[in-house]
This record gives sequence, C-alpha cells and structure tokens, in this order.
Amino acid sequence: MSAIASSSSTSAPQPNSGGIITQPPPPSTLRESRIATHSHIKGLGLADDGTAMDFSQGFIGQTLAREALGLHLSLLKMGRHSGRPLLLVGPPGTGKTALALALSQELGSKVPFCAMVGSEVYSGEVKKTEVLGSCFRRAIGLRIKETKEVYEGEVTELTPSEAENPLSGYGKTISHVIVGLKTVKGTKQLRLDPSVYEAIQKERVVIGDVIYIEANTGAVKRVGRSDAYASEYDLEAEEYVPLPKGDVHKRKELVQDVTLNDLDMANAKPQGGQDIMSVMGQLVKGGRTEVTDKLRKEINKVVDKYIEQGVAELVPGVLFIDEVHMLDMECFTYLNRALESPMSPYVVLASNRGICTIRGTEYDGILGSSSEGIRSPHGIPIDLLDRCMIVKTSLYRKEEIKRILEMRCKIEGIQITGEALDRLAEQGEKTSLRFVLQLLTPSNILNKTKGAVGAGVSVEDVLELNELFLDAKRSTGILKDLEDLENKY
Ligand SMILES: Nc1ncnc2c1ncn2[C@@H]1O[C@H](COP(=O)(O)OP(=O)(O)OP(=O)(O)O)[C@@H](O)[C@H]1O
Repeated sequence: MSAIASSSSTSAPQPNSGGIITQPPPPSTLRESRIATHSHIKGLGLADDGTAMDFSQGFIGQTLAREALGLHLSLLKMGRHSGRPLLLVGPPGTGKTALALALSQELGSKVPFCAMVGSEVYSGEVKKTEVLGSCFRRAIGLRIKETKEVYEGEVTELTPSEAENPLSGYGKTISHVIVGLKTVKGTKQLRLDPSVYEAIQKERVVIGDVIYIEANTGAVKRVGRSDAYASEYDLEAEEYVPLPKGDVHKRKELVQDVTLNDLDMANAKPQGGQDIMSVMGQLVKGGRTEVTDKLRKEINKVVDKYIEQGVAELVPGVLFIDEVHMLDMECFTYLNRALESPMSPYVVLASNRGICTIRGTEYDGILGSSSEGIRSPHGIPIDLLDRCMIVKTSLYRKEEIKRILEMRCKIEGIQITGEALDRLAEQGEKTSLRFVLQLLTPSNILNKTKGAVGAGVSVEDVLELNELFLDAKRSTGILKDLEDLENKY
C-alpha cells in the first residue's frame, strides 16, 4: 500500500521544504480575447540575417519595425535588455499589438508573456500599482528543478470507492480511490485520498494515460497517453509517451515553469479543505487570503535562495502594456522604479497618441482655477520616454492592406471576389486597416443571408455595409456638419 494513502494529502498545493508553494496553478498568463484577431501572426518573419521577409509568419510590410524588434529579440536572448523598455508608436491599427505578440512567439512558450491595456489599472477595488505589480510578476518566470518522490506509470486501474456522507447523512462521498500504475519494471496498486481523486479528475486522467503523483503533496500531472494506445485513431492531437522505466515509486527530477504571480497566488490562498475544522485551522495559523507586499518580499527571498542554490533559474518574460497613455503619473512613477529592479521583465509599451496630457497631472483647483496638466509626447513623462527605445510603425499601402485582408479571409474561411477585395483595400487606405478587417465577417454574413451563390462577398455587399457602418472619419464629418448647421441658426 502507498505511503500517501494514509497521509492527509490534498489537491491544494502544499508548501515545500523552502516554505513556499511551487506547485503551479493554471497559468495566470492566459488571455485569449485580444489574441484571436492576431491568430495569423506566428512570428516576426525575419530571415537568418535579420532582414524582414516580404511575407512570412503572417506578417506583411512594416519591415523597419520588424527588423528593430528582431534586434531587440537578440538582445533579449543574450539577457541584455538592461531595463530599457521598448516603445511602439504609430497610428491605430498599424500592427503594434501584432508586433508585440510576434516577439513573444519568437521567445517561445516557456517564456512568460503578459499583455495588459493601460486602462486596466483603474478599478474601484484594487490599487493601480497593485494591478501593475501583479502584471510585472506575471511576466517573470521561474524554472524550478526539484527532485521529488513520485509514483509514476501508466494507469491500469482507476476505481473510486463510495461511502455514506458522514456530515449530512444524504448522498455519498468518495472514501478513497484505487489507482493501478504500470511501468516497464513492474506494477503497483495505490489506495489514495479522495482529494487526489479530485486532482486526477481535474487532469482528465483515463485508463491508458501516463501520470505521476507527487508523494508528499498528492499533486497529479498527466504526462501523456501511453504509446500502447498510439494506433487508436488515425489522426489525433494526443501526445504519446513511452511506458516509464524503473519502479513505480521513485525519485524523479521535475522541471516546473511558474511565474512569480503563480507563486504569489498559490501562497496567498488559504490551504486545506473546506470543512469547518480546516477553516478554523487556517484562522489559527494565520491563513493568508490576499497578496501583500510582505508576502511578495518573503517569496522573493525564497526565490533568491533557490537561484543561489542553483535549484531555480529566473526567466524574464515580456510585459506588454498597450495604450500606455492611459496610465497616470502614479503608475509611471511605479514603472520607473519597477524597471530598475533586478527582477524586471522586458517591458514593451505601445501608444497611438501624439502629444497629449499625462493623466493625473491635470487638476481642478479651488476657486475655479484649473490646469490642463503636463503635455508630453505619447502622454508619457519625459524621463521615462528618455529611457525607451522607440520604434515607429507606419500606415499601410493599398497593396499591403489587400494582402492582409486576403490572409484573414483565408483564416476565417470567407470567400470574396477580387473586386470586393480591391474595393475594401482602397477603403482601408482611406480609413484604417482595422476598420476594413472588421467589415470582413459582417460582409460574409450579409452575403450568406442574401442566399447568394457564387464567388462570395461582392462589391455590392461592401457598398451595402458602408451604408450600415461608419468609419471614424465619416462619423466625425457628420458631427461637424451637424455642428455647423446648429451654429448657422
Ligand atoms: N503587418 C501586418 N501583417 C499582418 N497583419 C497585421 C499587420 N499589421 C496589423 N495586422 C493586423 O491588423 C489588426 C490590427 O492591428 P493591431 O491591433 O496590432 O494594431 P495596433 O497598432 O495595436 O492598434 P491600436 O493602436 O488601435 O491598438 C490585427 O488583426 C493585426 O493582426
């Protein structure tokens, strides 16, 4: 019988010998909503000599900006970003977000990437600097190598055992679960705590999967599907792994990629179960419920110790702040300080504004006096601007817009005629790339509702859409006309 059978292991992460929890919760860097529009971007599309290829990895045009980012990428890979943020400036819809994403893709999936929008810092509940702080920590990775005692093998049996619920008298609960594990060398049957069963379910483990269970925490990790099942389907996205060698119960070197924010969250949440005794226990032991500066400092100390001992390695990632002009003076002061910290990620800022007021510097004084505030390029204080490496993006030509539209049509499965594409590209040159990209899906719906059979979205559909939707320029024009009319009478 297993040693963990009797231990009160829980699926909640437990502290390790260093006193902090290193078991990663689901990655906190996942943000998909803003990424979908950039699904065609797969990288910067640079040749080996660093020059931008005409059309590669989903990127068209913007060659100078791509090459500049390529150079930054090399600096980053050499670990020499030296706290200088990169600032992307240019008109709306010229690919600043796309460039930042491409940079993160070039760095690979193991390097954390955290994207935020400047206005996200404003909330009634959380301090602005707190939001910024947690984003900074989301963008700093830690690769931890630990040798742990594990039970590893292919699952041959998974039998939960039910019992009467002792608390309510109604319904049933799981009293334990029997898991059979097989390796090349042998097999073992484990009798495990119900919380481990929860962890098994969370990982969606089924018979035939290769898993390991950490002996002292009960954490379960699904490695993949056993090789023996490889011929089950002709086409599958499953990752197949060989049957583990050695004993089921062994010591194994595990590599975990976590972010500092993951560690903060895992250590801030109360540990233990939901029953009354655990809750009381947490109160007595001072169970923490929020991430405080003190907790972060404690974690930093342990992380420093790990790095010194060679157990962990710091992986600085990328923090992307879009619409940076939305930050205010307090945030910029925080940014300046955070950039100088030795644990700073690579910061990429983006703004589509020209000279504008820095938020937080304007005021309505007493006795009716007011100040317009400090005006600065891109709404960024001069001292921070001075530190930035600035890269400019420029407007697209008709031909480039046409190719980007063509690519998006392919990805979204939209059929469109050559003339309609030409028309949209022409319009994009006069309005913006984003506007015409946004017209693609509605034009397809319009075309389908008409029941038109043929080559797809036509010029008529595009013209009809133009009556339904206005671009920014036309909308401003209409407002101006109205104003003139009002002034006349
Ligand atoms: N050079 C390019 N090649 C391919 N697609 C592009 C290119 N530039 C922009 N796009 C696409 O155009 C759309 C708008 O670009 P993006 O959101 O990156 O612009 P932005 O400069 O960040 O705009 P804003 O200033 O309004 O935030 C996205 O779908 C993006 O993927």
